[in-house]
Amino acid sequence: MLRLDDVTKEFRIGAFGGKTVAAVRSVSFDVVPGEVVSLIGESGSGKSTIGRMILGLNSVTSGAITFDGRPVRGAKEYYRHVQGIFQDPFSSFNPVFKADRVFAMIKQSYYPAVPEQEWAERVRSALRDVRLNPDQVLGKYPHQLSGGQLQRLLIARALLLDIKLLVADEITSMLDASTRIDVLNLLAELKTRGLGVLYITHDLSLGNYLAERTVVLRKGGVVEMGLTDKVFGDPLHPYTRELLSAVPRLHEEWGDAAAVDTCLYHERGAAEGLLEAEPGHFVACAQLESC
Ligand SMILES: Nc1ncnc2c1ncn2[C@@H]1O[C@H](COP(=O)(O)OP(=O)(O)OP(=O)(O)O)[C@@H](O)[C@H]1O
Repeated sequence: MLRLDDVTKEFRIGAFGGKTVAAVRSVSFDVVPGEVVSLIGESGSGKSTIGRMILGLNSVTSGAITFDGRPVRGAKEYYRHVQGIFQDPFSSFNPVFKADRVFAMIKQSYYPAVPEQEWAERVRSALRDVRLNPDQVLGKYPHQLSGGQLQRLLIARALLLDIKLLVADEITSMLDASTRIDVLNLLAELKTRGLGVLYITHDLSLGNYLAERTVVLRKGGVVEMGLTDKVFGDPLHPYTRELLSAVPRLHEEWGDAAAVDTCLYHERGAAEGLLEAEPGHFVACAQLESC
């Protein structure tokens, strides 16, 4: 369904854009229907940039992102199948309009011919799907709803489209613990209906909770990826091990603690790219600076 092949993103920085920073470096992975893939890494590791490229909000410097075999284009038809939800649900709503205006905009863009009565029933049904009581949320302004209710409204909006892939970027980080679990359970339920989810998080425990596969990013590059059980149960890269043992420090800047002098996988081919150390479990060379 979604494929990233050798994707790199460089941003121009500096007063005249004369310098570049590589936010994402040669990243390849895929997401298939009915699967949650979690993208984890510390702050600044490139997670959101990957999400934004998939959503067509940032261009790709080199490599390719394809959806159902076709290059990603930020076009209306693409957004029928691929939607993004972000950390701060309040920023997705215009405070001067009632929150359900997001549904009116979907109707206007994608279903102008659907009669009002039928549309209203579809909206109510989508709201019930995300466990919201339509009578309690329709007609309200964003400030009259909680963060959890607004995140669910956004998921309901996505469900009204023919959505196949949801890019969920830190969507639970502003929610309290019990609402967070509710939203995660909702995503788990949606994946059983065939939805693919790219779950971007710096919270390892949440990624572990939901995802079949996990991709670990460091400084824009994948250092390890594979089945979540393998990555969490038998982490091969020192950086992954450091992440797993240092959860409270995840918001720190990039560190060099993971760089090591010798790497078990260097001679086995990891120096040339990700090495499949065991079936479905890939690791990068840990001598990062020298590889
Ligand atoms: N528009 C931009 N211009 C220049 N640099 C950028 C831009 N967007 C992101 N970056 C840089 O790219 C790197 C990756 O940023 P990104 O937001 O993707 O990281 P992240 O892993 O999502 O971090 P966080 O968890 O804090 O959101 C960072 O060094 C960031 O400063």
